[in-house]
Amino acid sequence: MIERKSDLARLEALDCGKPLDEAAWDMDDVAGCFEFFAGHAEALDKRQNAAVALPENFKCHLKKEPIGVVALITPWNYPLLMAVWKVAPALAAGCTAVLKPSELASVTCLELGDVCKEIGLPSGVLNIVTGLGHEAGAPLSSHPDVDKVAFTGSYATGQKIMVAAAPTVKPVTLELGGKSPIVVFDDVDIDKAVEWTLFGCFWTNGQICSATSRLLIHKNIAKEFIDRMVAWSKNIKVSDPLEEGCRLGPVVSEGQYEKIKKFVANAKSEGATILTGGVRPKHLEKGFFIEPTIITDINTSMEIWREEVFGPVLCVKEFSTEEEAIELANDTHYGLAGAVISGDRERCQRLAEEIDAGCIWVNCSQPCFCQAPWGGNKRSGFGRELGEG
Ligand SMILES: NC(=O)c1ccc[n+]([C@@H]2O[C@H](COP(=O)([O-])OP(=O)(O)OC[C@H]3O[C@@H](n4cnc5c(N)ncnc54)[C@H](O)[C@@H]3O)[C@@H](O)[C@H]2O)c1
Ligand SMILES: C[N+](C)(C)CC=O
Repeated sequence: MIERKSDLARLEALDCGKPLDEAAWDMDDVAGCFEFFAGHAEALDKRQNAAVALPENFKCHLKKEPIGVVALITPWNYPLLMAVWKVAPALAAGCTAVLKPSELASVTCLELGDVCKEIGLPSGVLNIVTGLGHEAGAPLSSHPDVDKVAFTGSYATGQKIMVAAAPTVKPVTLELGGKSPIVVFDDVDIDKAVEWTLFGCFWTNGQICSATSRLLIHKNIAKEFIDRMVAWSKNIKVSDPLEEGCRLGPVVSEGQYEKIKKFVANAKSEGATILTGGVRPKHLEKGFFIEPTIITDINTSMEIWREEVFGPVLCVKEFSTEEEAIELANDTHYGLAGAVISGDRERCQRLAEEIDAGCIWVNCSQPCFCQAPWGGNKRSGFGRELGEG
């Protein structure tokens, strides 16, 4: 039997507080990420030439070497953080890098280039190439002088990158999309669980790879839970992000706006019920704004259950038993993340083992730290970023 060896991160919120309470975690901790990998560069130096234990009369030395020139291709969501997750470890390992940020959000990455220049990073060590995917990303993926491609983005582009890298047998790591489940049992504080559920799906408008966008709710509390979610969602302030109290701004582009609306329309035409949202808020005539959306009456063959929306859209299904919850949670080609909310720690442990995903949150959804590995299973990609290993 061949065992799959991939790091699984299991992250537990110890007091299950509120997601937006004074953040003890900071998803945009760019400086912390550089600091973390600077520490790793030292650790790497110490491991160089470490001796490996062998039978008497033999000696083996391990030499860690930088792979060479790495192409780092990144998406528009979290544009600076996703770049830093790649740039910092690449430089710490002694590689030179070509960063290709998304054409929709390149400016912060160019600023990063300026900062690196300012602090004296030698010229040519970090190179930043902006442009469209097929014009700037594709040539990097196939270029014979690029030794590795580290990519974060959609499943469709990930496939193209693997194909482009194949002729030169270039290693690739792929951080792709997801359709992650959040499983809520009937032994929870309903208000806290509702808040984590809405946060896990609607935070930054659902434009997060790991958004827990499929809610599996125990049937004993389903009605009350859904009613509270709908009431809460109607109160989420959607506005210009510069306005005081804004919780949801616009989605990134017209293309993304139209795509989300089409997902909602298709769900409706396939027989699902749009309980709330899915439309432009009445008070916002311009801009790519969408009300937070909750959809029920879903069956597992529907597009809305299977495909990543990358917008503020939550699908809801009920379950009766733990086995059924696990089966529904794993009913996806993706395997990036998952969450379980329950007062029973042993049950949480069982679900963390059984859900096939790179990261499982217990009694929370979305916190993410440099110290823990990050990456997906199945069509969410392969390879891990971050982590101590
Ligand atoms: N797993 C993760 O950690 C993670 C993190 C953030 C985003 N994502 C995923 O990213 C996607 C959203 O980002 P996006 O819309 O920018 O993704 P995308 O795949 O459209 O683009 C990502 C990057 O690839 C480039 N690109 C496009 N075509 C290319 C090609 N043929 N060859 C090389 N490069 C090409 C783009 O220019 C961009 O820089 C979602 O699917 C989301 O789940 C995953
Ligand atoms: C990787 N993460 C969770 C920070 C952002 C994903 O889109």
